[in-house]
Amino acid sequence: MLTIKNLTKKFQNKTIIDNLSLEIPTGQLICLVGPSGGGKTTLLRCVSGLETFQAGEILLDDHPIEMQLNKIGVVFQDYHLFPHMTVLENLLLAPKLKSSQSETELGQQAKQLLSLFDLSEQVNQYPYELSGGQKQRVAIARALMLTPEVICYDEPTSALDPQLRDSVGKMLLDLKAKGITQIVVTHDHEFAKTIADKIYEVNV
Ligand SMILES: Nc1ncnc2c1ncn2[C@@H]1O[C@H](COP(=O)(O)OP(=O)(O)OP(=O)(O)O)[C@@H](O)[C@H]1O
Repeated sequence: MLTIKNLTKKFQNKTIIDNLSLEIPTGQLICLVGPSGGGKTTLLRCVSGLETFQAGEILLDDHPIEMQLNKIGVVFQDYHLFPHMTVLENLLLAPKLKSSQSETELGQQAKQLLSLFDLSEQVNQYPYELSGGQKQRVAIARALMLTPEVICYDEPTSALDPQLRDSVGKMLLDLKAKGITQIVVTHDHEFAKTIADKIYEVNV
């Protein structure tokens, strides 16, 4: 269970998140929708440890998230792929630093994931050579390399056409079936309706 308790986040003196409480059972997929500037990205950044906050707590299975950031994966809106690295190198960078697995094992795991995401032909390509949908899938595969229990996505479909949007939706539902907890920020209500266990409207 991911528990957000009385969370308050301010930038300077402006309150962006005001005493928010939310419980997300393990394996649920929730969507955050709402107006621009409502604080959706800020909430994702708090959950993934990229922002500190003024009050409240975020717990994963009753323990502070700060101690378990290795269990949280993030897929950023503009993918944040490393431009000077191939697809395979993008997948391997973080696990090489963090994982106890050998480089050969990690390489095999990465290639398996890329094949699952229909990216076998892109293994040695650079991000600039990929389409938006391919970059999105690489970003998700990269997050999965660290076997996260929770994945946060910021606008995962904003750069995608309807067909690719559906395929990302299917991918997220497959991960849900594997028991991964997912938080998806989206402007797309229709997309949210097709994938979410619950939709939360974030107000300004
Ligand atoms: N680092 C920062 N310093 C100061 N203010 C910030 C910072 N990051 C975000 N904000 C402000 O916090 C508010 C919420 O921003 P946030 O990006 O979380 O909203 P959002 O709901 O994700 O918006 P969008 O849907 O447009 O992405 C905005 O008013 C934004 O200007």
